[in-house]
Amino acid sequence: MAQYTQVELLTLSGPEFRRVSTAPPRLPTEDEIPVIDLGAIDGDLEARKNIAAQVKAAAESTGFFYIKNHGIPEALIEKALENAKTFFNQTDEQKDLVSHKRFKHFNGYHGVGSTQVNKRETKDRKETFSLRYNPTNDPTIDDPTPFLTNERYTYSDDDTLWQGTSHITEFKETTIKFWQTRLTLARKMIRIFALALDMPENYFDDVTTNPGADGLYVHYPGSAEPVPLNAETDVGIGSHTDIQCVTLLWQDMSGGLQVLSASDEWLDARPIAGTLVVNIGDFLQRLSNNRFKSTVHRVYNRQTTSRYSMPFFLGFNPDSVCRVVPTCVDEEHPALYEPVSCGKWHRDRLALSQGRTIAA
Ligand SMILES: O=C(O)CCC(=O)C(=O)O
Ligand SMILES: [Fe+2]
Repeated sequence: MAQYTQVELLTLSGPEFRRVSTAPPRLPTEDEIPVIDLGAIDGDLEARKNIAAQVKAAAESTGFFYIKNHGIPEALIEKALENAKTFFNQTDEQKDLVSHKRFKHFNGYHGVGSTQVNKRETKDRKETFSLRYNPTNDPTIDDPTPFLTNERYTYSDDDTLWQGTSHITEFKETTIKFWQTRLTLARKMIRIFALALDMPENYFDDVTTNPGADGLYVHYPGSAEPVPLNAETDVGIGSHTDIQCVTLLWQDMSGGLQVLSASDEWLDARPIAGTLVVNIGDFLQRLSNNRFKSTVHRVYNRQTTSRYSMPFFLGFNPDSVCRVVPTCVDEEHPALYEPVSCGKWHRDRLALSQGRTIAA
């Protein structure tokens, strides 16, 4: 007999509970976390509609899938990974040159145990380096000045970030380039999601001109000794859902990412070389009137070796107000959510996950 427990999640409308099996994670079936080939994404509309049909099926079931032929050069990924390793290998004093405390907007370095994404679990045994959206780095923006001087926006000054890492060879250049290629890919994916919601593919274009877009390096240190799978140990990152629209995740070959299935069992979202993992965040679930799933996931690193991952989170423009997509509403499915400002939503959710109070 399957046994279940509950996982408690943070939401802006109070805690939410999901049922989860206590069984150890199992491998997913091919349909549960499919591998979707993006090789034809720059081809004709029919080819993209074909990709969108596969994405729709995945989005409505587990909410997670892999993408291959995604167009991000392996050499660039390798370079970014080397930079991440060099960064995390430094002393605490060196890493604190870019401490998140020096920035207003969650950029920079968070040390091991400084976050706890799930308050019912342990602290997160990971350290991260974050680069947030800056119009200066956006390849589609020729002149960032109007954004930087508009008081509606509060972009961080990244100078401190680059000064504090300038001793690492090509850190700035590689980190920005990798962020840019993922922004371009994420914009293509959001067009696929528009098609998957039976809307024109440019439906979200206007709200992704200067979107929330965070690129992270993450290091999950190894344990001193191998830890048995059922042992009580700190989570790498606790059970959570992602906040924004779409997450693109590169993970190394260590393993440890677990995803809650549609039947409430943990799935081992094992690394597949040459792929990225894609999942849906709470904001896209909201816009889709819960048709697309923002799925609970977590990471454990119970090996003696480090695990590295590099997620990228795409949201919408901070000053755009988004409502449930019209194709997701009919008489039987009235809109479950009011229109909401994307920026405020993101800020409040980040603050909640960091245990801060939320400004009105
Ligand atoms: O490191 C991973 O594999 C996943 C990280 C994650 O879920 C997150 O940062 O939201
Ligand atoms: Fe996540």
